[in-house]
Amino acid sequence: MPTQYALVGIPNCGKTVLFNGLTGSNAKIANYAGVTVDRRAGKLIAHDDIEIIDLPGTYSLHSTSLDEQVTRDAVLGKIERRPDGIIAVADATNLRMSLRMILELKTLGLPMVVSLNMADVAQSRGLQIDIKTLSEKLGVPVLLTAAVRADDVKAVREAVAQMPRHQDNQIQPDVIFLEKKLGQLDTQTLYAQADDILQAAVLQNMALPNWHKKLDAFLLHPALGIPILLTILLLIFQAVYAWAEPVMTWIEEGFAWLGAWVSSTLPEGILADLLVNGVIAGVGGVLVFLPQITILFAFILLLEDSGYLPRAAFMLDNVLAKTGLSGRSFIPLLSSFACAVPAVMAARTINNPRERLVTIAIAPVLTCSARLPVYALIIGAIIPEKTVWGVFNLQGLTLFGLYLAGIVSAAAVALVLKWWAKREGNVQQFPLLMELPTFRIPNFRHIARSLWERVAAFLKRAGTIIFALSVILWAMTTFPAAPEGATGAAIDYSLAGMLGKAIQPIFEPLGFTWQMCIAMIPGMAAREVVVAALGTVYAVGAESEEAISSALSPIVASDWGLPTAFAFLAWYIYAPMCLATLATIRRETKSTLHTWLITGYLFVLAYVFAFLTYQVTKGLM
Ligand SMILES: Nc1nc2c(ncn2[C@@H]2O[C@H](COP(=O)(O)OP(=O)(O)OP(=O)(O)O)[C@@H](O)[C@H]2O)c(=O)[nH]1
Ligand SMILES: [Mg+2]
Repeated sequence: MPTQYALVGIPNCGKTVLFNGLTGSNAKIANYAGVTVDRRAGKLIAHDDIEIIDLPGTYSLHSTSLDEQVTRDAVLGKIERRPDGIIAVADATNLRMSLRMILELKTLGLPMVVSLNMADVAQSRGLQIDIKTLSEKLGVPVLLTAAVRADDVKAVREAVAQMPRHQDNQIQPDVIFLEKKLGQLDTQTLYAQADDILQAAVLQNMALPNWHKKLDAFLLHPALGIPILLTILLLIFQAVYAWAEPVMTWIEEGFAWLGAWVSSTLPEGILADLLVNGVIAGVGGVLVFLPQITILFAFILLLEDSGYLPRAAFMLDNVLAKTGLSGRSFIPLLSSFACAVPAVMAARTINNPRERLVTIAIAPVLTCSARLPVYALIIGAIIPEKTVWGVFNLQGLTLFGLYLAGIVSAAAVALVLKWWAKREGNVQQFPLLMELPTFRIPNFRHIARSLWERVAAFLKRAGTIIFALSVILWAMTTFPAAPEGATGAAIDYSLAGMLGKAIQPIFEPLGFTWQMCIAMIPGMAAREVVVAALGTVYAVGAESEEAISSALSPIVASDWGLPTAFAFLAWYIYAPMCLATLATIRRETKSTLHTWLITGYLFVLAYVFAFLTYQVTKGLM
């Protein structure tokens, strides 16, 4: 059995950075509390028999939210067996809280080393600390570290390798006894002990630099704060359009060239058709959006690592309170702009059950990155590329509007749920208590690494699931072949053609074509697949011989018409068609009823809004 050591400490002190360094993993890191919400294990580099466990941050083992519960249960040995030792991570820029936590951890009676982290930041702000005294007072070895420096991680690794190993006949203490011991701890006494230690070990306190105070005064300004936040978001969408454009053109031309090359090299027939209309049209259709997704992720990562996000949560606390939520929901909700799956998991940090459930319910309405290709395709096809009011790119503005539509809808749903809960007398609201992390220059190595990881994940999806679904769809659109002497297009006689036409009546009132109906089915695996699927369906059905490869937009522009295109956008603001999200909601809420209710309301909203959009736009034209 491997020896297990658990990383424990207050939120945002660098546990996961250390975990990644110790084990060579790539777990998510960001500059706010509540990033890690689940237990994660990895093998210590160069020591195969030692397992390191990363845990959610917590200020105390008296847990109040689900993520803190994970940490408490893990160290008490309620999840698996008890760890054989603790690597306590302390934040040098937040010593009092960290020490209190370490004193509490000592109650567990496990072997322990302390990594006093964020040393680089603390030192640059003038902190001087006597490590030897600190270590003596705490009665455990203390290492001064900056988890972002490889040498420091190595020092921790060596210290960890010195800790006692697991022995199979080790006696496990009684959990009830430990819980009782923890319950007897008195917070005031712990703080008093921590203060005594600080008195002895801190030679000079740190001070926040002037620029930090000025930056905070500006970004948290009572009147300017929210306009600044909106400006930052608007600039991001502008960048998504303006900077991605040239690269997208290259990719598009590259795939067009590839398609033409395959068509001219291979003999005309089934193989060439599969490659050009199935694979190149499908995979190329999605890959075109890689630059936009990369830019969006880069900005999200930058914001995450800077320390700005919790400040946004703080400013929006009042606004969110009106909808029955609080600033606590902000970060989970923000994660849903990348993907609803981690967002639903991040809701674990919310301790009020109703607030948590509402957050989970509205997370899928916020625009995830997989919807970006769908939006971008339609915007590219129907919104002219021009500059309005001198500075704004109209396409970027439309995209911003769609994101805004998601946000407003989410708020409206939360409001309705608040009204509902109020009728049942079930609304309790608590003021937000949260610690604002200090601003830090983002760590560009981390950002580059995380960005690459996400880009690689997108590429991998294009190469696996999107590839496979494109091939399957191609087969469905090609077979069975048209009978001798058929008059219609060959695709009309295919399996996909028949299926699409069978489903279409349901979506007729929304103006959807049967090709769209077909494309939405594989789109359930991942939303961006719908674009790949449209590429394949239209490529196979193309009248002309030449490959259309990734140039979907002209088809959308000519074939759909404005009402249909707008209705499809409206549909995708809500569309619950992401199996991964629904599965996560089921797992996190542990309720089939809630999962069905959430799916149902999303479906109804999608249908109603797409219907209204289609009918109104048609009426106006
Ligand atoms: N400058 C500096 N930054 C650090 C150091 N350790 C971590 N960070 C940064 O601190 C932030 C928090 O790091 P995480 O590893 O996510 O913190 P965590 O303790 O796992 O946080 P939770 O999972 O939310 O409890 C990130 O922005 C890191 O880049 C350090 O030693 N020096
Ligand atoms: Mg973490």
